[in-house]
Amino acid sequence: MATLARAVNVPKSPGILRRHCFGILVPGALALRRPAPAVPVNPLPIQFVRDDPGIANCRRRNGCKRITANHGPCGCEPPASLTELGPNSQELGLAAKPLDYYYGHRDFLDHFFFVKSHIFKLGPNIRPYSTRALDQHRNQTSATSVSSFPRICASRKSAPLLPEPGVSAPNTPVSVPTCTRMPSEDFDGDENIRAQSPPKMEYSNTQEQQVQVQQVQQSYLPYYQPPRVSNLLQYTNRPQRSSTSYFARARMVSMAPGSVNRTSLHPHGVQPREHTEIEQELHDKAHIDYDRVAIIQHPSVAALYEDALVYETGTAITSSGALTAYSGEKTGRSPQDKRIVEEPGSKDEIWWGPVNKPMSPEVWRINRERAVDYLNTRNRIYVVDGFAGWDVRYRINVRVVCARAYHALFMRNMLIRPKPEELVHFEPHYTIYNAGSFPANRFTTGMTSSTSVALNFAEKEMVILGTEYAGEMKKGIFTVLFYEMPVKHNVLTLHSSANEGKNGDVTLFFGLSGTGKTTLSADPNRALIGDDEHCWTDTGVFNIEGGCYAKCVGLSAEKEPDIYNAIRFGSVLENVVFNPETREVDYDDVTLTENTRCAYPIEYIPNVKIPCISDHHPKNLILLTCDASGILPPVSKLTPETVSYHFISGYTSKMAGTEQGVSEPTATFSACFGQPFLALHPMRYAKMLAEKIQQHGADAWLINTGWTGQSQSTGGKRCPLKYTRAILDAIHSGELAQVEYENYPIFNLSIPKSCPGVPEAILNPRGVWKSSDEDYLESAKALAIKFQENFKKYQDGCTKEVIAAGPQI
Ligand SMILES: Nc1ncnc2c1ncn2[C@@H]1O[C@H](COP(=O)(O)OP(=O)(O)O)[C@@H](O)[C@H]1O
Ligand SMILES: C=C(OP(=O)(O)O)C(=O)O
Repeated sequence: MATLARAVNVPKSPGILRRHCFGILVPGALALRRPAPAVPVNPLPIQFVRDDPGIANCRRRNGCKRITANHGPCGCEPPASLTELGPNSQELGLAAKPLDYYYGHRDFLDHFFFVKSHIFKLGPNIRPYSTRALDQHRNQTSATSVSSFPRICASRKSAPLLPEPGVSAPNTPVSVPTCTRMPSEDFDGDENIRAQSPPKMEYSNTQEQQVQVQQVQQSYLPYYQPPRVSNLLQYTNRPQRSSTSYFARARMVSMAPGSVNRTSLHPHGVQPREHTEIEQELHDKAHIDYDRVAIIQHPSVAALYEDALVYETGTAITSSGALTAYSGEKTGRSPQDKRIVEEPGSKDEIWWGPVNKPMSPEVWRINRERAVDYLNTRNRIYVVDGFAGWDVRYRINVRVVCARAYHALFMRNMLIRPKPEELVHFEPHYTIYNAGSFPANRFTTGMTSSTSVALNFAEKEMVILGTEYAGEMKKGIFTVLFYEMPVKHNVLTLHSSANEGKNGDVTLFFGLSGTGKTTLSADPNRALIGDDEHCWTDTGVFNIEGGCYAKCVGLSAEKEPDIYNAIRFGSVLENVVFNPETREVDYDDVTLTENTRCAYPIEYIPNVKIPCISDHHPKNLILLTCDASGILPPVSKLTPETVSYHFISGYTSKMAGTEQGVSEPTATFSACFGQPFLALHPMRYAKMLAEKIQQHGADAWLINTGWTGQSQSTGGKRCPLKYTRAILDAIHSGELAQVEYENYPIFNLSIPKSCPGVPEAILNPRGVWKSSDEDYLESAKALAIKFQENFKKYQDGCTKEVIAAGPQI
């Protein structure tokens, strides 16, 4: 009998059914069962009722209903005698080991009942009981009260009795006589519907037991009706409050597997099942109510499309087959609301300040609980497992638990997708609880808004409240790697894209959001390694992600064919505007946000390098800046010192939309071109980079993909993409290294006098400056001063050569 329940495929807990089923009151337990046909027997009075406060407490706390030797309402003893279970009940025997639960699938529990390790076959005199009534009772009585039960039960006196196994079913379907529970109550909404099929009996126990079980199974058969599509249609079309016979209902609910439209059906279908490892883990670690909430694990793309379309406002399929989703009010990251939990393990490492604001463990607990509470109110939540990091030596197992199909598909695209066998027994190192549709409590101490993006390095968890912008998850994991890689592995994490030439030469493109990492790394002549997040190890470079997250503003097939063509089935568009009839996306429409995006699996880019890893050290480092002042040259060649200077400075413009509240390009110094994601002090990364450059001798370039001719606000133009591409081609072909260079005054930069495919005039910003020389000089000096002011906070940690590599006025 070792795993009796397992053998018959009984779920560990019946809570899945609890709002929708009838229960049976038995000593110390609530067993669930379905309504069964009435049989012509005289109902006997309820004989044994004992409310077990343990059940109520346990359920109220966290939905836990398991009974183990030391868990839950384990005080309940097996009934003193079989008469307590009613005439004709029989004890079948003992389970070989104590069953850790005694709830089960309702069909099974029509006939069996477990208390600890004792297994009983039920007699006829156990009155089916509404779990709702039981809840009601619990609310009315705190202590054990036998007397009130009959009263409540009387209100349910119409509930049919369980037929004694072996009693043949009536020939004609019998309606539940005066039952007031309508389908909408029993099977409300879209969940918690289970088949009414007989239990599968696969005992491997004694012959006697097998015979008994077969008898039970036989007695069941007359009640079972195979599914018919017409019944489902009938059901879905009929008014919610019409009365329905038991048999009709039985057929209706058994329809789930035949339908792909799960609008009103439980997504798990109809087969009774055990709790999966994932469900168990979520239950144990986070009190996710695995019986009430359908936990959809590793959903397919198609399933996520269906759910997003059915349940999420603003989702649609675009003409190219992508799913487009709306992220609500927040259409960019919320850096002001990012917090790191202050805990002893990481406290001394973290770069505390405006980027990493501390959160107390107490506030963390409150927010986490709030997120879990929210997830527990959902009908369904999604679990997506994936890896961060293509190098198996360093990869991190990430689990995403979220309420929106859009978020699940986003992270399915952005994480490295495990092979099916890697998903079996997947053990997450980090877990994201995304309850972004639900706000944080603004009045919790330390909270300044209703948005919270919090990371806890001790618990290895991330909790998101009050923002549905999917980019928070990807950048949250990035921060994890900015912490874990240098601290634990001496590996350098970089906000950069990467690609590889045919002869294995690797280029890294560093840059803050909107500077061109994604656009420029998608190059038809080079294999893409990754578009945004990388690590530089002792053997080469690896991508952290399994997907790309491209900006879509102004996207066209002509300018960016690879990205344009990657927007197809499986890709997730965010906040784009589309024609409701043709479903064509208008990439120029920024009504919802400038930060329109698309997340797609990396293999959607034609010449991608899978696995996204190179065992070559980078040959070229490109520091991308998007200078809105029009002062920095389109390309400059950097010395190791100027690389350090500009890497630490991270001068660029924040582009509109990527961060909440930024509505036009805004000059900023973002250390390491990724300040919002850094966990440690920027100098730690800068030192590691300097060492690597010294060790591997990479060439380095500063490329301005921003404005030229004038500032953005005074009529300058963004450097045409074709020129930036031509500069990159010349770098990769080696031609740019061969041309003549001149000094670019004030900024101390070495700029080429010519570049194949680029008009010479634009190479020196002074030459194309549209207004006066004085105006140019004033603008250049103003920018240089900003550099110097910003660098003051880092100069203590730098050599004098690095300091001297910056602008000099
Ligand atoms: N010269 C240029 N170089 C790179 N990108 C440019 C250039 N001019 C305009 N762009 C636009 O700027 C945006 C850069 O975004 P993206 O490549 O996603 O940046 P990142 O990956 O760094 O966040 C794209 O929308 C691209 O079309
Ligand atoms: C997603 C982001 O980064 P990027 O624009 O570099 O893709 C972001 O900064 O939110």
